[in-house]
Amino acid sequence: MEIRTVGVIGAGQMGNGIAHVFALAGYQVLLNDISPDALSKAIAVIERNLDRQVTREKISQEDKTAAMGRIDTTTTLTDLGPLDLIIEAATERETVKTAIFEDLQPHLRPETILTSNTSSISITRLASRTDRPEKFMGLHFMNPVPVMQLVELIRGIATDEATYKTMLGVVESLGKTAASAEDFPAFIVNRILMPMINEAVYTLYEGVGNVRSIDESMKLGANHPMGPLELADFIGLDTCLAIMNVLHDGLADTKYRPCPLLTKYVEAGWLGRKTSRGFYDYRGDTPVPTR
Ligand SMILES: CC(=O)CC(=O)SCCNC(=O)CCNC(=O)[C@H](O)C(C)(C)COP(=O)(O)OP(=O)(O)OC[C@H]1O[C@@H](n2cnc3c(N)ncnc32)[C@H](O)[C@@H]1OP(=O)(O)O
Ligand SMILES: NC(=O)C1=CN([C@@H]2O[C@H](COP(=O)(O)OP(=O)(O)OC[C@H]3O[C@@H](n4cnc5c(N)ncnc54)[C@H](OP(=O)(O)O)[C@@H]3O)[C@@H](O)[C@H]2O)C=CC1
Repeated sequence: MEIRTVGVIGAGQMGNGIAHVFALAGYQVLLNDISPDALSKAIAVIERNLDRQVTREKISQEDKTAAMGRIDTTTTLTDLGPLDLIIEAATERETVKTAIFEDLQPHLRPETILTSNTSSISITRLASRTDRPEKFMGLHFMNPVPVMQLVELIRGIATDEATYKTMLGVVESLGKTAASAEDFPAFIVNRILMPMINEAVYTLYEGVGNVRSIDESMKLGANHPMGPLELADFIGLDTCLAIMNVLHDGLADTKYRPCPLLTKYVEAGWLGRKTSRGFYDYRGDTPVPTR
């Protein structure tokens, strides 16, 4: 099946990045969120990130103008009904994702492919709640989407070969590289990355290091581009906690126990960069560690 039109649900940091790369690759994009505010913020972020690519001579001014012209927004989910491909990138909560697919389903064409950008939740389970498990896949982009090369492709137990091949072609058309992962909790990248981040929070919780020394150690000692706590703030602490809970519940092993300090930050509403406070406080000119 040829994909030309794409609906992106959830206009947070991942949704805006996904809309950005699809529009730049020539797809017509309709971006949906429950909040009109989130949609206008997303358009402003996309414009800023495209400008950055123009300044760095990665794309031309004409490419930018054409990409912006290919993105429309809507707060009405059912407007996405006639599109070829749906990418759900709403909050990492299974009930939210299931409700979105249930609401959208009666308005879809039979051939439309459904995907989720979930970081951790079972694709088979999400697919089983739809009328087309064979046309359902995990399409997992990395943050920041315009920069990161990898997209994980996750087949549910019922996903058919035609859907997989179509999505492989879509990933290639974006200039990105696909990696296939089996449908087990958190797939490949987050199965490995998130326990490391959780361990960094334990290292802080147990007083082995402070925020700055933990991040400096991993940047200078292991050549990571960001320290684990800085990266956790960048991903969103609510998302990190949600992924740890999926690992803990899904694999039933105490080694995935979310650190109580991570839970405390989320309970405080200190979710990282998106709320201007997490392991660092971003409200001033430079980030200040909170511990
Ligand atoms: C949770 C999940 O489910 C899965 C995940 O996504 S896990 C998270 C995965 N992501 C990571 O691990 C990111 C780790 N961090 C990094 O790789 C780097 O810090 C970074 C790429 C984010 C920034 O790199 P940096 O060197 O500090 O910044 P900077 O020099 O400004 O940017 C590097 C490049 O990215 C571009 N860039 C950075 N952010 C961008 C954005 N949001 N949009 C577009 N371009 C962006 C810059 O323009 C620059 O491009 P060029 O090299 O082509 O000139
Ligand atoms: N952050 C990351 O690094 C990565 C995240 N992901 C995954 O991508 C998804 C989105 O994450 P991210 O962008 O970081 O999260 P954000 O919190 O930045 O954005 C989520 C957006 O979805 C909106 N939303 C919530 N419910 C609905 C709904 N019913 N319909 C439409 N929009 C809705 C939220 O609105 P409101 O704020 O009003 O609730 C918010 O604007 C998650 O599944 C996450 O696990 C995947 C790769 C990397």
